[in-house]
Parts: sequence; C-alpha cells; structure tokens
Amino acid sequence: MLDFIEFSFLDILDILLVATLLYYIYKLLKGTVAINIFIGIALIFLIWKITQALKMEMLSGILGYLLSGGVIALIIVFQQEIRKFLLMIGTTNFSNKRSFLNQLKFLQTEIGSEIEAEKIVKACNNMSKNKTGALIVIERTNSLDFLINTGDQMNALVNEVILESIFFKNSPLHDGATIIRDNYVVATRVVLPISDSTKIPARFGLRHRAAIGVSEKTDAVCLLVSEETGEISYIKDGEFVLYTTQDELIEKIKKDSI
Ligand SMILES: Nc1ncnc2c1ncn2[C@@H]1O[C@H](COP(=O)(O)OP(=O)(O)OP(=O)(O)O)[C@@H](O)[C@H]1O
Repeated sequence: MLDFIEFSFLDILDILLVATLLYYIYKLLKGTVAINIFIGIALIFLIWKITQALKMEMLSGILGYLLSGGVIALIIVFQQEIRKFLLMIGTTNFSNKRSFLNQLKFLQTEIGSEIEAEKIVKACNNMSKNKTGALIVIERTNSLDFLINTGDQMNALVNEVILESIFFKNSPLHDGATIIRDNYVVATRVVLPISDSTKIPARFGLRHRAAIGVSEKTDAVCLLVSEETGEISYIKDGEFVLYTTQDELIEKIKKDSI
C-alpha cells in the first residue's frame, strides 16, 4: 500500500542535513526575539505551501512574492545570527576529538565532562573575596584562535594558583581575558569583542561587555569576577546565567562544556 513511498539513501541524508540545519538555527535563535520572527516566517511558508496545494492562486501568489522578496529583508533582520552561524561553521575545531563529539551532542545522551570547573570556580571565589577582577573564557566548539592571537600564548594546566597569579593586580598578565581550552590556559591578555547590546545595564563596564560580546559571537562561555563588587558572573550566549550556589555554578559549567 505504501509502495509509492520510495526512500533512498540520499533522502535519509537530506533529512539528516535539514534536521541538523534546523537544530543549529534553533540553537542560534533560542532565547532571542529572533525566534519569534523565525516562527512567523515558518508559519507564512507553511500557509503558502497549503495555498499552493489547494491551488488558491491569488493568495499563494501574494505569499510567494512576499517570501521571495523577503530574502534580503531576512538577511538584514538576521544579520547577527547569520554572522554567528558562519563563524560557528568556519571556526569549528574538527581536529579536537571532544569538539567533534560536541557536534554530535544532540544525538547522544551523555558523555563524560572533563572541565576542571571546581578549580576554576574556586579560583574565582578566592579572587571574589579580595576583589580581584578576572575574565575567563572557556572555549567550546568554536575555535578561539582568532582571539588568542590578540594576547600572549601560554600552555599551563588550569589550577587555582595559575588563575589567581594571572589576575593578581600587580601581575603583567592581569589585563584582558584569559582563554581556557581543554583545561589548559592557552592565552592571557586577550582582547575580546565588545558587545554593543543596548540591553546591558549601565552599571556594567567593559569587562562585562567583553564577556557578553565573545559569548554572542562564539559559543564560548565566560566567568567574570567584578573588581568593584567581587560578584562572580557566568555568561553564556550573550546573557547572564543565574545560579544560587557555587555547586550549581560548577554543575552548569560542566554541563555546558560537555
Ligand atoms: N575588550 C576587552 N577584552 C578583554 N578584557 C577587557 C576588554 N575591555 C576591558 N577589559 C578588561 O576589563 C577591565 C576594565 O573593566 P571595567 O571596570 O571597565 O569593567 P566592569 O565591567 O565595570 O568590571 P568591574 O566590575 O570589574 O569594574 C580592563 O582592565 C580589562 O582588563
């Protein structure tokens, strides 16, 4: 009865690729206002296809014109997201086995986390107590090589002492951000892109804007210790992630680094 449904290997590949594309679009737009625009466009597209199937010439013609002419409008509306998407594809570090597994994250239930979140959070906690400003970027799937080049390269296994010495006020390395890749401090004094979001409260200065900026433009996560208040912030996807206890923060970092 279902003989008319022919399924070739290429169809399966096609479906898998579309699913992957939709997953990445969802990941990019999740939590932003752009998701509502995307849903609106998807609905118009669906209605257009229905009107085409029902041969409602006039309505399908109008919707067809709207959608074809809207491509340019889409590029303008989704400019930031398209940039981030291309960056995500272009800078993904496929040579890294763990990063490659991250690409397939949506296919798997759980793989072991390796990030030394306890040590990083403990260092932040110590710096918070003596109001030492710090900005730590944890690389995920997008390679941060383009940022590492703005600072000084390093290769030191992460621990509290290393992080605290980097951000110690009199240390020549304390300025800028420190990048962690696979539990190694790979760069210090890195200059991050500053976010131009108007949603950031005025009380936050450049350190916060830089952390938000890098997490908007790449999938990296940031830990920040405020020099003014000692407050520890965890920033992901351009937003502050709320947490109540230190253990919860450690868990969140571990989960995000899988
Ligand atoms: N683009 C950047 N990339 C990396 N680090 C930066 C950048 N801009 C500023 N910083 C860091 O932030 C510090 C200045 O922080 P500023 O006081 O402006 O920020 P803030 O958000 O108010 O943070 P705090 O609460 O610690 O004062 C600089 O000394 C520098 O180390």
